[in-house]
Amino acid sequence: MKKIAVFTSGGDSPGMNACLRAVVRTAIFRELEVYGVYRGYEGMIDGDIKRMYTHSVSNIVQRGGTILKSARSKEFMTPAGRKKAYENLAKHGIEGIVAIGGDGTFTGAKIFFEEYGIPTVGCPGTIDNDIYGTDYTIGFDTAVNTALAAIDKIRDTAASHDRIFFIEVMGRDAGFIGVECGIGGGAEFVMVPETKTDLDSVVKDLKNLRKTKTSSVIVVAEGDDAGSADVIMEKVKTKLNDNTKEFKVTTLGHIQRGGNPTARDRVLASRCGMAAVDGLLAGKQNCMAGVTNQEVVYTPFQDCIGKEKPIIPDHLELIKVLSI
Ligand SMILES: Nc1ncnc2c1ncn2[C@@H]1O[C@H](COP(=O)(O)OP(=O)(O)O)[C@@H](O)[C@H]1O
Ligand SMILES: O=P(O)(O)OC[C@H]1O[C@](O)(COP(=O)(O)O)[C@@H](O)[C@@H]1O
Repeated sequence: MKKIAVFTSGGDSPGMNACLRAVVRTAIFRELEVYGVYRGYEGMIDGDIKRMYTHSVSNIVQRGGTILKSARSKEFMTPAGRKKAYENLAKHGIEGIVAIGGDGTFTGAKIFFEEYGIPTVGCPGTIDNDIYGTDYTIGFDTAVNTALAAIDKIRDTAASHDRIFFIEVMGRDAGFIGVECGIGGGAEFVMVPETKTDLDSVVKDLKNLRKTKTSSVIVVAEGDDAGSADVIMEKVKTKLNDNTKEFKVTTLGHIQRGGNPTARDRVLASRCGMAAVDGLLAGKQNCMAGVTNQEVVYTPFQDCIGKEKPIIPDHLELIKVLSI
């Protein structure tokens, strides 16, 4: 193998740049030519592909976002789009691919590999942590810490004004951010997509808590089955029927996706990036390089996207016990 390509795709996540740096530098160290594909699968289809050098990734290890940019590509979901992508890669003589992204990116990579056979290894780049085959995904730790910093600030107002705050964190289909923010932020309740939210029982517990507490923080993952934080707040307010209480909603949104990656995310990103290139050289394909129990492991894309990664049940119990 002499030439490989790398791209970032799906939602950006803090640490993608550190991962990209590791891919480029490892490839050059191993005497490969490395090409960057801009805007994920969109750039692959448009032929937006440029050679990368050591200096191309200078001074990015600490930066959020992705210098290669990212996109969600509808065209890549069509056979015609993927054919164009293949032709552009073939033009550059690309023999291996590193795909940095989430489960959607790996779904696309798996289909592309099955159609065109270019060996591909993924790196788990998403704040949601919803990928089987790695304990954590690149960006998760930063997102949680960013959300926690915001929750800490909101707590000041919640406590000073005796308010009940509903704080919405990211996680379209996954509650990992919600759960870790709930534990770290001392939330009274956490609502996540993985578990059925029973608002009657929340209201009952909230009434009991009112005997000992004057304010509350409730963390809602955006994909919760009971609705958005706004919707849940209105329902709880009506059910609780306590005019002495003020209810507020804060949606943290994209601040969770930006910013300088934490040390944990930089190290994870660097390890996965190097492992992806070394994996390609060792003949790995159609799989992701992740870190489980401190070790680099390669997991077939099929399992990364197909197998469930459950939230740790102890964590939910922890929130319940510590909220009294
Ligand atoms: N079933 C699919 N077939 C082909 N490409 C796909 C498929 N699912 C996702 N992709 C590609 O992967 C991109 C990134 O996926 P997305 O779900 O948006 O983000 P993430 O990788 O962060 O989960 C999509 O925009 C699309 O181009
Ligand atoms: O920025 P967008 O495109 O609105 O996407 C928002 C989604 O992206 C995420 O931040 C990350 O999801 P992906 O990694 O699957 O892209 C979700 O938590 C959130 O729902």
